[in-house]
Amino acid sequence: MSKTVVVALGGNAILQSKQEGTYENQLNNVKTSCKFLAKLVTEGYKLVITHGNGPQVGNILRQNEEAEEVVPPMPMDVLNGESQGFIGYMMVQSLLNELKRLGHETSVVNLLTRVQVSKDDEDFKDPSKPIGAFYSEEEAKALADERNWNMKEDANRGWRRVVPSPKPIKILEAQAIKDLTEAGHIVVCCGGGGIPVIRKEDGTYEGIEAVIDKDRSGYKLAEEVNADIFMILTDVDNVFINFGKPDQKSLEKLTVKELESYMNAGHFSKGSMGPKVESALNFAKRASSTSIICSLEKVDKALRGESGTIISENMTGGKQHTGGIRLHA
Ligand SMILES: Nc1ncnc2c1ncn2[C@@H]1O[C@H](COP(=O)(O)OP(=O)(O)O)[C@@H](O)[C@H]1O
Ligand SMILES: NC(=O)OP(=O)(O)O
Repeated sequence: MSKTVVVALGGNAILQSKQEGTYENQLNNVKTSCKFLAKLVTEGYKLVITHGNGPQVGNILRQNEEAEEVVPPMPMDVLNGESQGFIGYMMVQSLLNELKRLGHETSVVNLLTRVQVSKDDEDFKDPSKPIGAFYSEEEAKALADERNWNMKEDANRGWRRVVPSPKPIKILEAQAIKDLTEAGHIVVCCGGGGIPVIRKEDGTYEGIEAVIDKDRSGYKLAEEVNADIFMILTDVDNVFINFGKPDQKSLEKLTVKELESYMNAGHFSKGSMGPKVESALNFAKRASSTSIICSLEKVDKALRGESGTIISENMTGGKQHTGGIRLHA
């Protein structure tokens, strides 16, 4: 039986910090991403895709705020839904077009997904999710004063607005995702980590203003669909220790215990690599489960064990990628 891979694609793969964020920019980036993802389908993997929305939801929020005198602004849960629609549409169409070009006919669907969170999550008090554009420290301080934005430094790349990012508790559309995956559809879901909702005492749900981390929801998704491999695709080839310092070192193949010790030593920052490592570790702790953090461009090499940071309970360790792990479809 073919292996199921859950892929979590970074919001930065859809809009890079130096780009303007035009429709053309984002569509071209999605098309490029889909060229890489299509390879997994043609190699025989069952694919479930989730994606980030940090740059996009930040821009939509800004649009809403800038136009508030002429069009009533919508709350952030609705904006997350908007971003799932727009990115999901681009992904479905681009992936289908690429697969058609490769002579591979299949179905790709985008599922609007709600994810339950707790209104008491600690992140509502100390927000950690960077969204929107990057600013200099000076600009960030001015924006914090003028607009009352919460601004934080984002992994030595500049300053960004931050919003609460509660931990995902439950994917409410999980059964539909499983049914679609088992029926052979490629499913794009939990976009932007999912639309954050809280459960009320009477069992009904309502939206809450936040942006969930898509790597954390990606882990929940990988668990729900009983995936074999959970891949976090980002813009660096590997996870590093001492990141950004002269003695930075890339991590290649390692066990849960080894990566956990680096995490506990504080090597991975809260709004970027931290949630990726945490989610990859959670998944790799399961029996016969492998997590990979790698760059989008090297997704197929990583599945051959030749690139990326690969985490598994029964990894033998070692510095070099030798291709010795069995991740074939
Ligand atoms: N220890 C680390 N190893 C590798 N990258 C790191 C580390 N700490 C922070 N980063 C930063 O994390 C970024 C990826 O996180 P993020 O921007 O949230 O990704 P994405 O949008 O792709 O999900 C990298 O571009 C890198 O700058
Ligand atoms: N929602 C989310 O995690 O987005 P990014 O991957 O763009 O940060």
